[in-house]
Amino acid sequence: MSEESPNTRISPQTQPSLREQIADAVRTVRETTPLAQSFTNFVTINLVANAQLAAGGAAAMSFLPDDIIDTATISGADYINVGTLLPFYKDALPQVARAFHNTGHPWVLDPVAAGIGETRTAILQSFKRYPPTVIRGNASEIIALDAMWGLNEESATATASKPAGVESVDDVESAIAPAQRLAWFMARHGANGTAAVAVSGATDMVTDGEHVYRLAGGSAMMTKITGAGCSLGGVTAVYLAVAQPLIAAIAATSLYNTAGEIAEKRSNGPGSFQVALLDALWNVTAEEVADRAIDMR
Ligand SMILES: Nc1ncnc2c1ncn2[C@@H]1O[C@H](COP(=O)(O)OP(=O)(O)O)[C@@H](O)[C@H]1O
Ligand SMILES: Cc1ncsc1CCOP(=O)(O)O
Ligand SMILES: [Mg+2]
Repeated sequence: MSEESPNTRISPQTQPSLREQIADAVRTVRETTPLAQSFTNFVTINLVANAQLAAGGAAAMSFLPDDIIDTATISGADYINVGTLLPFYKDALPQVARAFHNTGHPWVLDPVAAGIGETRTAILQSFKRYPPTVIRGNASEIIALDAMWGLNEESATATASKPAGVESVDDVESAIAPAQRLAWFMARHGANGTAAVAVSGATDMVTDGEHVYRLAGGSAMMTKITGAGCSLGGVTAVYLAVAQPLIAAIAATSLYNTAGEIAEKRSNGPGSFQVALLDALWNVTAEEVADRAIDMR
């Protein structure tokens, strides 16, 4: 992480609106139980649904385009995760993204393992035409997606480092410029005129394309269970059902950082950590989530 300058830290006094919006998002989710539908991978689908419920939202998983497009009318936002693929996804996912684009339906993309495989690349490239509202991924995935969408005009031949499967091999700082380019592109070409990209890691980063917010915390144990990142994406979609993309991404990231710290103290290995993480998502207060240090530049 880069050196921190104390005057760039946001205190509750200097930025009441950001903190109020974060706390508001947490409370609104718990009061209104918004549905966020998911088209997600088979490995972590159960944790995604349980985390969405623990955060205060509602879950519905589907893989059939007409089912998803119909359900989107009652779903506040959707979540698409490309972790595990089947052949029909190559047609189904662009069809779903196009329908969301045409109706202005907000959605979160988790570009799991971006850069690996022709099918995944074709699917992720198709989303450039029908961009998501929020992208949440680890650093390698964000770097790969930026290269795939050809957004770096200074380097037309940009090549991304190959991700090590679903894990990141890059640090969050190296994904900042790619994340900003993606957020700018999504805000300009997406259906909603506003967008955010969240990059996860030891210190997470969220950007709307202009400002960069660094959010420290969480637990290294989150990398020792499968689905911490996927479920964060699903919970981001729950927040996107009630909040603007930047607030949704910051609130979900802060919720995970808070819950991860609590879960680490209350667990004794990966099994109990996953259970403790769900309990903490349920029990943390809106103030605990909103009062965390945020470094904005
Ligand atoms: N070293 C770490 N220390 C603290 N929290 C971490 C660490 N690595 C990842 N996290 C947290 O774990 C969650 C998932 O992030 P990450 O592991 O980067 O996603 P993915 O599983 O998609 O690779 C995020 O909430 C992130 O903040
Ligand atoms: C292991 C695995 N394989 C395909 S998807 C997946 C889950 C990835 O989950 P996360 O990115 O949240 O660690
Ligand atoms: Mg992931």
